[in-house]
Amino acid sequence: MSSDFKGRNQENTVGFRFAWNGIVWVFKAERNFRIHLAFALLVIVSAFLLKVSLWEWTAIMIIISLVLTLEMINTAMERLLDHFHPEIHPVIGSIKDITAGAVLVASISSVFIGLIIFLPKLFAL
Ligand SMILES: Nc1ncnc2c1ncn2[C@@H]1O[C@H](COP(=O)(O)OP(=O)(O)OP(=O)(O)O)[C@@H](O)[C@H]1O
Repeated sequence: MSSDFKGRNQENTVGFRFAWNGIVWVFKAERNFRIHLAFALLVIVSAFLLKVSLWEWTAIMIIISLVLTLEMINTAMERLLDHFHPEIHPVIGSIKDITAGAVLVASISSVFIGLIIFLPKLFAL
Protein backbone atom coordinates (compact mmCIF):
# COMPACT_ATOMS: atom_id res chain seq x y z
CA MET A 1 0.00 0.00 0.00
CA SER A 2 1.52 3.36 -0.99
CA SER A 3 2.11 5.94 1.75
CA ASP A 4 0.00 8.39 -0.27
CA PHE A 5 -2.93 5.96 -0.24
CA LYS A 6 -2.46 5.31 3.50
CA GLY A 7 -2.35 9.06 4.15
CA ARG A 8 -5.56 9.67 2.25
CA ASN A 9 -7.22 6.71 3.95
CA GLN A 10 -6.25 8.11 7.35
CA GLU A 11 -7.60 11.53 6.35
CA ASN A 12 -10.92 9.93 5.38
CA THR A 13 -11.11 8.13 8.74
CA VAL A 14 -10.41 11.35 10.64
CA GLY A 15 -12.96 13.22 8.49
CA PHE A 16 -15.54 10.53 9.24
CA ARG A 17 -14.79 10.84 12.98
CA PHE A 18 -15.36 14.62 12.85
CA ALA A 19 -18.63 14.08 11.00
CA TRP A 20 -19.72 11.45 13.55
CA ASN A 21 -18.84 13.90 16.37
CA GLY A 22 -21.16 16.41 14.68
CA ILE A 23 -24.04 13.91 14.72
CA VAL A 24 -23.37 13.05 18.39
CA TRP A 25 -23.21 16.78 19.23
CA VAL A 26 -26.62 17.47 17.69
CA PHE A 27 -28.06 14.35 19.36
CA LYS A 28 -26.93 15.54 22.80
CA ALA A 29 -27.86 19.20 22.34
CA GLU A 30 -31.10 19.10 20.34
CA ARG A 31 -34.25 17.63 21.85
CA ASN A 32 -36.05 17.94 18.48
CA PHE A 33 -33.36 15.84 16.79
CA ARG A 34 -33.83 13.09 19.41
CA ILE A 35 -37.61 13.19 18.89
CA HIS A 36 -37.19 12.92 15.09
CA LEU A 37 -34.75 10.05 15.55
CA ALA A 38 -37.14 8.21 17.90
CA PHE A 39 -39.95 8.55 15.31
CA ALA A 40 -37.58 7.39 12.57
CA LEU A 41 -36.73 4.23 14.54
CA LEU A 42 -40.43 3.59 15.20
CA VAL A 43 -41.18 3.95 11.48
CA ILE A 44 -38.31 1.60 10.53
CA VAL A 45 -39.52 -1.08 12.97
CA SER A 46 -43.12 -0.68 11.69
CA ALA A 47 -41.90 -0.93 8.09
CA PHE A 48 -40.18 -4.25 8.92
CA LEU A 49 -43.27 -5.60 10.71
CA LEU A 50 -45.68 -4.52 7.96
CA LYS A 51 -43.32 -5.74 5.19
CA VAL A 52 -43.31 -2.58 3.08
CA SER A 53 -42.17 -2.81 -0.57
CA LEU A 54 -38.80 -1.73 -1.93
CA TRP A 55 -40.19 1.55 -3.25
CA GLU A 56 -41.92 2.25 0.06
CA TRP A 57 -38.59 1.61 1.86
CA THR A 58 -36.93 4.06 -0.54
CA ALA A 59 -39.50 6.79 0.19
CA ILE A 60 -39.21 6.16 3.96
CA MET A 61 -35.38 6.34 3.95
CA ILE A 62 -35.33 9.50 1.80
CA ILE A 63 -37.81 11.39 3.97
CA ILE A 64 -36.17 10.25 7.25
CA SER A 65 -32.73 11.39 6.08
CA LEU A 66 -34.20 14.67 4.79
CA VAL A 67 -35.82 15.50 8.15
CA LEU A 68 -32.69 14.58 10.16
CA THR A 69 -30.37 16.42 7.77
CA LEU A 70 -32.49 19.58 7.81
CA GLU A 71 -32.66 19.43 11.62
CA MET A 72 -28.84 19.31 11.71
CA ILE A 73 -28.51 22.22 9.26
CA ASN A 74 -31.07 24.18 11.30
CA THR A 75 -29.03 23.58 14.47
CA ALA A 76 -25.77 24.56 12.75
CA MET A 77 -27.40 27.74 11.41
CA GLU A 78 -28.72 28.68 14.88
CA ARG A 79 -25.24 28.22 16.39
CA LEU A 80 -23.58 30.15 13.60
CA LEU A 81 -25.98 33.08 13.93
CA ASP A 82 -25.86 33.10 17.76
CA HIS A 83 -22.05 33.09 17.62
CA PHE A 84 -21.57 35.87 15.05
CA HIS A 85 -24.65 37.94 15.88
CA PRO A 86 -25.93 37.33 19.44
CA GLU A 87 -27.99 40.54 19.41
CA ILE A 88 -31.64 40.61 18.39
CA HIS A 89 -32.09 41.51 14.72
CA PRO A 90 -35.07 40.97 12.39
CA VAL A 91 -32.87 39.45 9.66
CA ILE A 92 -31.40 36.91 12.14
CA GLY A 93 -34.94 36.12 13.29
CA SER A 94 -36.17 35.56 9.75
CA ILE A 95 -33.20 33.32 8.83
CA LYS A 96 -33.87 31.18 11.92
CA ASP A 97 -37.59 31.08 11.07
CA ILE A 98 -36.81 30.01 7.49
CA THR A 99 -34.50 27.13 8.48
CA ALA A 100 -37.00 26.03 11.17
CA GLY A 101 -39.69 26.25 8.45
CA ALA A 102 -37.61 23.97 6.21
CA VAL A 103 -37.63 21.32 8.97
CA LEU A 104 -41.39 21.76 9.34
CA VAL A 105 -42.00 21.30 5.58
CA ALA A 106 -40.03 18.03 5.59
CA SER A 107 -41.76 16.88 8.80
CA ILE A 108 -45.23 17.51 7.34
CA SER A 109 -44.23 15.63 4.17
CA SER A 110 -43.01 12.74 6.33
CA VAL A 111 -46.43 12.55 8.03
CA PHE A 112 -48.17 12.38 4.62
CA ILE A 113 -45.74 9.75 3.31
CA GLY A 114 -46.26 7.74 6.51
CA LEU A 115 -50.05 7.90 6.11
CA ILE A 116 -49.90 6.93 2.42
CA ILE A 117 -47.68 3.91 3.14
CA PHE A 118 -48.97 2.67 6.50
CA LEU A 119 -52.72 3.44 6.55
CA PRO A 120 -53.71 0.89 3.84
CA LYS A 121 -51.54 -1.77 5.51
CA LEU A 122 -53.06 -1.08 8.94
CA PHE A 123 -56.61 -1.23 7.53
CA ALA A 124 -55.78 -4.54 5.82
CA LEU A 125 -54.70 -6.19 9.10
N1 LIG B 1 -31.02 37.09 17.42
C1 LIG B 1 -32.33 37.02 17.12
N2 LIG B 1 -32.96 38.07 16.56
C2 LIG B 1 -34.28 38.00 16.27
N3 LIG B 1 -35.06 36.93 16.48
C3 LIG B 1 -34.50 35.85 17.03
C4 LIG B 1 -33.11 35.84 17.38
N4 LIG B 1 -32.82 34.62 17.93
C5 LIG B 1 -33.96 33.93 17.90
N5 LIG B 1 -34.98 34.63 17.35
C6 LIG B 1 -36.38 34.19 17.16
O1 LIG B 1 -36.65 33.16 18.08
C7 LIG B 1 -36.92 31.93 17.38
C8 LIG B 1 -36.29 30.76 18.14
O2 LIG B 1 -34.89 30.91 18.05
P1 LIG B 1 -33.86 30.02 18.88
O3 LIG B 1 -32.48 30.33 18.46
O4 LIG B 1 -34.20 30.15 20.34
O5 LIG B 1 -34.23 28.60 18.34
P2 LIG B 1 -34.74 27.37 19.21
O6 LIG B 1 -35.99 27.75 19.94
O7 LIG B 1 -33.57 26.88 19.96
O8 LIG B 1 -35.12 26.48 17.98
P3 LIG B 1 -35.04 24.91 17.94
O9 LIG B 1 -36.19 24.46 18.80
O10 LIG B 1 -35.19 24.59 16.46
O11 LIG B 1 -33.67 24.55 18.48
C9 LIG B 1 -36.35 32.12 15.96
O12 LIG B 1 -37.02 31.32 15.01
C10 LIG B 1 -36.58 33.61 15.75
O13 LIG B 1 -37.90 33.87 15.34
